[in-house]
Amino acid sequence: MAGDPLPDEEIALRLVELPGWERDGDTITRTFAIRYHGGVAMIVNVADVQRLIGHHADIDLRWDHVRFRITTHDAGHRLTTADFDLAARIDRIATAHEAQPHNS
Ligand SMILES: C[C@H](O)[C@H](O)[C@H]1CNC2=NC(N)=NC(=O)C2=N1
Repeated sequence: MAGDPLPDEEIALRLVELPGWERDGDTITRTFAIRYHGGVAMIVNVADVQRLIGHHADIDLRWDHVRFRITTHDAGHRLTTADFDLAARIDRIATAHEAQPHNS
């Protein structure tokens, strides 16, 4: 169930609350430094949460980092509150897996 697209000012305010997340067009992205197998474990955890909340990130796993990209397809690929909610959940999972900030 998608909400309405957020206005630019609201997106900017929400990003202040989520250090490390960046806006890229109508998506938000964050990259974490984590070795490959740890990244797999983290992604499984993220996938379980995503199934519960019905919202899914695009995930790009590399040997030493993992990048998440989020937008709301059901809102015409625009940013909604669901994207920022998922981003905050991913941050908590990243902390639990000791994933580190990554200079992307
Ligand atoms: C029916 C189902 O809940 C929808 O297709 C959900 C699934 N996951 C989703 N994930 C994201 N990122 N955007 C969506 O619009 C979306 N829609």
